[in-house]
Amino acid sequence: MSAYVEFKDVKKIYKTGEVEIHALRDVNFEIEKGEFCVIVGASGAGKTTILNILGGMDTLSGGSVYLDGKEISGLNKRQLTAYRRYDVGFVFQFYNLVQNLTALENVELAAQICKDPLDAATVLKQVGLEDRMANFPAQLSGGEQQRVAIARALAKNPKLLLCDEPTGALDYNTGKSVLKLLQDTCRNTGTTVIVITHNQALTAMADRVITVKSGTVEKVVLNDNIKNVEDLEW
Ligand SMILES: Nc1ncnc2c1ncn2[C@@H]1O[C@H](COP(=O)(O)OP(=O)(O)OP(=O)(O)O)[C@@H](O)[C@H]1O
Repeated sequence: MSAYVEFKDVKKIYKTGEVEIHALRDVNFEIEKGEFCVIVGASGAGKTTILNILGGMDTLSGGSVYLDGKEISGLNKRQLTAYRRYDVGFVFQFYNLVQNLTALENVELAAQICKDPLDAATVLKQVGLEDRMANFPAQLSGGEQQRVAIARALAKNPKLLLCDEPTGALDYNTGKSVLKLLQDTCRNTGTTVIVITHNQALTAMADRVITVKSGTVEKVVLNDNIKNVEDLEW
């Protein structure tokens, strides 16, 4: 049986005028369903390019990408829109909430465009925001806003939760509590969670660590000594 997520010989070339930038050269990796996976690497290594391809936001120059048996790299524009809508939840460094909607309305808005959404209030409760549902983003702390963004992504009931530096804008302790939420979500709901980061310390909490360097996968490590988020230090 093939893996839940699979990158096979994936290449990405950006052309700017005469110049070609090989952002990804033959990237190969697999991720199993329900795993907490960290993709780590230095700036410019190709992490965001991988995430954008996996999220259906960018196309590839060669190779193939599969999710749950479906070839993402074979989808046309309209199919990619549906894929982004139904199959993938996104969490970014900056929370991208709609400022004039409450926490609850932000989550409901995302749920409206999905086939089989979860109840917005229930998901907000799950992320610990039952008392803050009626607040606007400006009335919430950074950590709380990121929780709303996570709830918004989870309400879609996605196959994959893709997180790009989800703690990048948060202080140390708040960042840890958001990471704990992501780890708990993975464990409790079976959602496959992929976190992109330059922070090497986060690798200790992952089931699978994919290290990217200069547009290729340097190594893939399955972690048999997973640490609690509380015990991570950086
Ligand atoms: N739209 C683009 N056009 C041209 N070059 C690009 C584009 N996007 C990325 N690149 C280049 O591709 C390479 C990989 O970039 P990518 O953003 O994937 O790295 P990264 O590991 O996510 O880095 P960071 O941690 O700094 O975000 C870099 O050399 C980058 O300059």
